Amino acid sequence: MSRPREGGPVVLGAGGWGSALAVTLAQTHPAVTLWARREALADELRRIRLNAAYLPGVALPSQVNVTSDLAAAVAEADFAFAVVPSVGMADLLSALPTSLGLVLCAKGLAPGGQRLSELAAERGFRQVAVLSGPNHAEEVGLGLPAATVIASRDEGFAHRVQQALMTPSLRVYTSRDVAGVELGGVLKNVVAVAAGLGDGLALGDNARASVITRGLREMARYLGAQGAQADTVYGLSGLGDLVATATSRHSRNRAAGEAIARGQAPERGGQVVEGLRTARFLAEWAEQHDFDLPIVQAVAAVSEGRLSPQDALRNLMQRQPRAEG
Ligand SMILES: NC(=O)C1=CN([C@@H]2O[C@H](COP(=O)(O)OP(=O)(O)OC[C@H]3O[C@@H](n4cnc5c(N)ncnc54)[C@H](O)[C@@H]3O)[C@@H](O)[C@H]2O)C=CC1
Ligand SMILES: O=C(CO)COP(=O)(O)O
Repeated sequence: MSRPREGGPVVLGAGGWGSALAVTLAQTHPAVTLWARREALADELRRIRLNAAYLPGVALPSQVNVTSDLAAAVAEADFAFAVVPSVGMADLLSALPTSLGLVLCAKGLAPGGQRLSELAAERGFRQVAVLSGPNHAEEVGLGLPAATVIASRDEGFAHRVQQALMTPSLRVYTSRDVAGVELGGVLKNVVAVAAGLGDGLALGDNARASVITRGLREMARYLGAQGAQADTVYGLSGLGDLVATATSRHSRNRAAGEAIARGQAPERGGQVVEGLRTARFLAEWAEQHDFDLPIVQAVAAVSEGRLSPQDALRNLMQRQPRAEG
């Protein structure tokens, strides 16, 4: 059972996903704390009750208390949702007590390509879970139905988080496969960039379906190599999130691919595009381990400007003929 706390659930990071999680938690808790790194953003959220920059169109209910004081936000918490972009996760962890239970919500890797849950364990956090699934903040924030997965080796912790996050519109499953759930969310972003590249080149629906399917196969091979369970990639955090991201008008990763193919800048409105950074880490790993990740490697080469989207497509289409598998 969750230890009852005066302050209620705590969300660290006031971007789109942190805000949507705070709104979701407010459906079932009388008080939710939302921490924003910048006081200017915290002040704006308190005043207009709207995250205009990161989640426009979703009102922050009065139960959500916004602060930029990190120590105060976690002072009474037994666990917190960590929702800053992966590039900022190491700094956030350094500022938190290791007795705090952590629910890692970013879908990217730590510097050097380490999984965020490994980083947290290395830093001494004992209760660690990862949250992942087809969960566009724009839809979850509006209360549209969705499902998600919370994975932890500590089953009791996973159940506490499940209980805290479950609402009539968000169905939360648990899993013990931390690596599988975490890496599904990480890799699907790269495949979504590839799908976006295809969209930007107007390659059509068959091409997008082919990228999704071959991308899923690539994800399965990589997850297997990292010791994940074989079937996790076909769950919400793998196939589910891959379909959501590679086909959605909300996805920043898909849109980034589309923009690159059109010769435009990949980032929009300062929002995080995890897949580009992830592709570089994974392509480096593939190179070092002589491991075939053709779609990931193509996305890395295109995003670094080493290959044009058209040449990347040609290379993928002209790979050695093979059996499906
Ligand atoms: N937006 C979505 O639908 C979903 C996003 N995610 C993941 O959640 C993570 C956060 O994404 P979003 O909330 O969408 O980001 P966002 O792009 O909407 O906003 C990022 C927020 O983090 C803040 N920030 C940036 N660097 C920071 C740092 N070093 N420390 C503290 N705060 C920092 C920014 O000021 C901003 O408030 C990403 O890893 C993303 O892949 C996961 C599920 C859904
Ligand atoms: O992870 C997400 C939905 O599940 C959000 O994807 P984007 O970061 O591509 O917008």
